[in-house]
Amino acid sequence: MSRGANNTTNTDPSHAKMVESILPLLGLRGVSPLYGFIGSWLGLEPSLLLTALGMIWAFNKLSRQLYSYMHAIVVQHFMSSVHIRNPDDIYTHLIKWLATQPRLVNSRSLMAETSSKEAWEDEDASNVTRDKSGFYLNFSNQEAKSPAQYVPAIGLHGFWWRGHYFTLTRKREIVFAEGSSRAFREHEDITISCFWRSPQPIKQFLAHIKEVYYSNHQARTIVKRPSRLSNPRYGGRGNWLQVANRPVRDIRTVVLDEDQKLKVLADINEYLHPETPRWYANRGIPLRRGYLFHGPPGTGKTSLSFALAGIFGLDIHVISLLEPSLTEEDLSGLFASLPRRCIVLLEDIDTAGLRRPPPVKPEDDDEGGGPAHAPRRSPRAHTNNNNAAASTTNTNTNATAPHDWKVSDLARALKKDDKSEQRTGISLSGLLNAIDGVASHEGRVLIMTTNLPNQLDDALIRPGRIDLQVAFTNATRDQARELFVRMYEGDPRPRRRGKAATTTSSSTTATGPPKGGDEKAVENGSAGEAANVMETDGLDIRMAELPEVARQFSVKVPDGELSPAQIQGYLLKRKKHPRKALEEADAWVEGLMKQKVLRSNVLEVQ
Ligand SMILES: Nc1ncnc2c1ncn2[C@@H]1O[C@H](COP(=O)(O)OP(=O)(O)OP(=O)(O)O)[C@@H](O)[C@H]1O
Repeated sequence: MSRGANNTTNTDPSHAKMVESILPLLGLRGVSPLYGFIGSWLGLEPSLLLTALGMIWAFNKLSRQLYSYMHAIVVQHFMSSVHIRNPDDIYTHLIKWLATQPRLVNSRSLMAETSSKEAWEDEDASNVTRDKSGFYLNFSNQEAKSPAQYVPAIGLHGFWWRGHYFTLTRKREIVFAEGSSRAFREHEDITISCFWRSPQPIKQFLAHIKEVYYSNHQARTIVKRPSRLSNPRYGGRGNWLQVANRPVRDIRTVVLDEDQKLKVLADINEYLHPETPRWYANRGIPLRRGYLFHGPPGTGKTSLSFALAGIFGLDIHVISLLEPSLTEEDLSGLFASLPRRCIVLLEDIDTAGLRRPPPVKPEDDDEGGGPAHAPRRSPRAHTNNNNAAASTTNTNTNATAPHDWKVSDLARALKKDDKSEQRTGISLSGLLNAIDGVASHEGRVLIMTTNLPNQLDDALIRPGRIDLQVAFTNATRDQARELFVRMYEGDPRPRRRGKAATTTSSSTTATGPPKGGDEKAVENGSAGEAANVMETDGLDIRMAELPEVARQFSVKVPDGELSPAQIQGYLLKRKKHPRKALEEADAWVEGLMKQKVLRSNVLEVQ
């Protein structure tokens, strides 16, 4: 007998018949033969199978609901969370920390990132190869050699830290950026949670990663610029983005009149003192301090700003008012989101076009006049205006020409265009509002630099906005001597010496690759020479001679004619050769003076 026939005997025929008679009533007449077939083939009542499947489905549904209910209770009563938004600093700290903890975040879903080194990061000289001649350094395949770094990908991850289990959820969302850019942008958000009724373990964890980050960044100056991402909280751009992290500039390397330097240092030191806010508050004075560094190009204005940031351990926030997409709203948002103590650097403020515009002539004013501080003109707008003006003049002089009305119409149209452009960008009043309006940030140090102090609007530099002016001048003879000594004196830091580069050459000459003199002596194995190297530090003079050579050099430099940047540039080209620098100084100075007279940009002697 067939298997099917055998199985049919195992089913309850009365029950099967009952189901088969119900199916036509339910309109499932065609199903009853199938029902009978399945029953006989499986050897059991199909309704039992259906019941079992239904129970599994119901159990699954129930357990899922129970799980989400329990999860909600656990999250609500036993878990804490902290959200971190990009581009907040903590986000950067966390991602950097996670990248260094491959074992901790034991996830199978990772995001690989290229880990490029920053310009100022220490490198092991032994990892740098040279070309076949052994003369030139070669950095080919540099990126290929650096290992990728891995961070948790978008999604849910878990990790243990100091006895606590944390979950990390990384999310990405697309948001519409309000403000000047008005575009869709990506935002990332990380949520860290832990099984604890208070967020204390998360706070400790975040404090730890912050500490780790800054322990690696001591003696560094962090430079920030406005981020292109908008911050919805401020309805526009209010975020700062770290763009550089460079070694602190030693204030001694900025050659400046010592009294001026000390005056600025003492002033900022007093201003940053923790008791100063109360003193200011008691007298109703806004807690702000502004400095104007003015002088010719290359005289150390930016250098001093960085040195001050290094001394006081402050971050530098650099704003360029010429950035076309920066609006007044953005500027207010940026000032509002500054940290408690920091330096805000507004460079070359004279070029930002913030002067008050001349009063508008009634005939020019199609829209019935403007505000006292009309918005600034962008350089393009200015050109347009000049063109427009030129066109208008043309129109007047050729009043009889048959198609003049078209030219003047065009000029007027351009002018209108120009006026609509004026409404973008930063106006003087917008800047003044941002730096010391009622809602403006207090506690920051504001430094403005300019080459042309006399072209600045009085309102911008009035006391209260600018509290101290520091004049920078071309180098005096004494300063030239100091620059010379600083260039050639020994390196104060212990020299990090890697093993010799992978390819070496015996054909190294005096003009060859930059090798420290002590390295040469070690190669030659001569103790006498090593001692000599100590005396010369690889220079073409002995260290003891340096002050006298510097003095002789300074005599050749005309007082107050050359900028420190020019002197530095000349000496840099003779990095190991102070004697040569002294010998060639006359020709160099003569060339520069000639260049000045001819108003040429071409250097004869460099
Ligand atoms: N007083 C100085 N002491 C030491 N180095 C200086 C000094 N002035 C200029 N330099 C050097 O010249 C270069 C340019 O200097 P810096 O950018 O500070 O000049 P600046 O006055 O800000 O110029 P600009 O007005 O063109 O912005 C830097 O490399 C700096 O090291």
